[in-house]
Amino acid sequence: MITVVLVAVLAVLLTHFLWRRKNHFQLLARNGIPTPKYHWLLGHMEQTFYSPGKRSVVEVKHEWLQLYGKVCGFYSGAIPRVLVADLDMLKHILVKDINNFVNRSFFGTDKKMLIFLRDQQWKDVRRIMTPVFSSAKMKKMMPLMGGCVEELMDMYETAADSGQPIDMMEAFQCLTMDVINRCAITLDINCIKNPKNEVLAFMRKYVSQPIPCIFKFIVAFPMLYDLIRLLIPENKRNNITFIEEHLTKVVKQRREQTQATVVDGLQLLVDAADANVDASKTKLTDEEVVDNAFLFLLAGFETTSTALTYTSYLLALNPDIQEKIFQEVEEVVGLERAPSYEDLSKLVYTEAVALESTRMYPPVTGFITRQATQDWQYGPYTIPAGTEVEVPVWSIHHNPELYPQPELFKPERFLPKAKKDRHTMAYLGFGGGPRNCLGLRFALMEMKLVLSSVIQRFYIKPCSHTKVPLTLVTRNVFTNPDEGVWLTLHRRTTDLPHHYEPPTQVLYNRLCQVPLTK
Ligand code: HEM
Repeated sequence: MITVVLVAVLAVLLTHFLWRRKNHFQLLARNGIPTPKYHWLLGHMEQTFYSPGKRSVVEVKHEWLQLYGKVCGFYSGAIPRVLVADLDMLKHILVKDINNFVNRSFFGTDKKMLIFLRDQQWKDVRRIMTPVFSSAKMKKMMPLMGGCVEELMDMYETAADSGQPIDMMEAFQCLTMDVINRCAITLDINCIKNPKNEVLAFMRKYVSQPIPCIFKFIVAFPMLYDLIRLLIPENKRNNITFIEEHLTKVVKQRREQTQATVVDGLQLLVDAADANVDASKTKLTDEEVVDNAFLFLLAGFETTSTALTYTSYLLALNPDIQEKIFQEVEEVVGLERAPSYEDLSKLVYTEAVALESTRMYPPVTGFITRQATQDWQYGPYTIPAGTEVEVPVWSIHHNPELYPQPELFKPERFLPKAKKDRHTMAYLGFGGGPRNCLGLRFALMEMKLVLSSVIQRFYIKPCSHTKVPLTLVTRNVFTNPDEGVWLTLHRRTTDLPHHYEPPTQVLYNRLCQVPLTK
């Protein structure tokens, strides 16, 4: 008898769950937002999470936008999401109506990093962290950054002299890890000289892992999130014990320094934790200090190294553009010294190269998201409260209406006049609005310094190991070249005559096939 009752209760519960889910999967359609066909239990989870050998998630979303128009919904498990490629609508979401869209999407984590924080907590911590990248602080960081770039140049000289190809991704990862450690937490871990450094090894592994299965389970069944949090601690879910222990030691050492000699990002966080503030002001906890020190490393490492890797690849295939950078560097900096902080703002063409490269290959593709706090209406669409908006950055950057021949590398698109004539939401490599990338100016400074220093001294060339076109992979929120990018460097002074070599027709045709990601 008990068994019969139990089975009956289960059957009723299951029927109720399925009925509710069916109803839930009509939410977006009811609000005027078209959705592709979905799985009755998992929504569009299969198509929108990375699995080896499956179609790229970026490609899937790009195709949906072509089929359904500039606003298209899907269900990330049970969570409704809307891709918005309409630039005016995006301007409202990211800028004008930010109060309704202040939070990013659900990440299934309790970590207190700025990127995950919500509402007032986000505002408070963003205010604390913003001065890290003020002009005065960045000027002070310049010698530290310059030192790392010089070490990279030494390594490149050795490689150029040996004629060996270099995996640009690996080399830039060492550089950006050194730069962010020296600039944000004043620690010299010297990855360029020791690429086996364990912090670097951890970060490489961390950023290249696909989104964990447990997260997929949580988005499929969000009602079980609290239970999962209880059963599996955060560190087990995300595997970050090593870096937390490392950074906890760094914070402890910083506090033990009797005289504060540095005013870096870490010090701003520690001060915000140690200050005697009244209740109206934010006081960070030690956990928040460590989490956000980790965020500096995470955000400063993968994004910039990937952007520099793509740029080197594009430059190797476009020697005429290398020559234009060279001319600019020769004019602004000369050939006898390294670029200074003041020089960088005058490297207008070099900056256009960095922006055009991040237009063609945005390193961060799945991260510009905002969750609606309340129902929000725009034209025929209503974004229901709780729904996540995702900015399809790849599709916007490859829209021929915004960028004619989007598959071609044309830095002129980002010279000041051309930029001014375009919609402000047409370029979103660093996101948009008040919640955009905090490190934007730092990243561009680093990219310009590296590009000008490399081109001042070397020619970048493709070699037999260079894969053209690149295969890209999107395992999580980052999109990377799948198997690194191998190129050769040649000293300008000795190896090659100083002249422009146009790409061969074969190379040019292959370059035009900019692939969508794997
Ligand atoms: C080429 C390099 C970089 C790219 C392409 C990039 C891209 C992005 C993007 C797309 C976002 C999301 C913005 C949005 O939602 O509107 C973001 C957020 C963020 N980035 Fe970057 N980023 C880069 C470098 C950096 C660096 C060097 C740092 C700092 C060390 C940094 C720190 C952050 C932080 C803290 C956020 C979160 C901001 C918030 O939630 O308030 N990024 N970045």
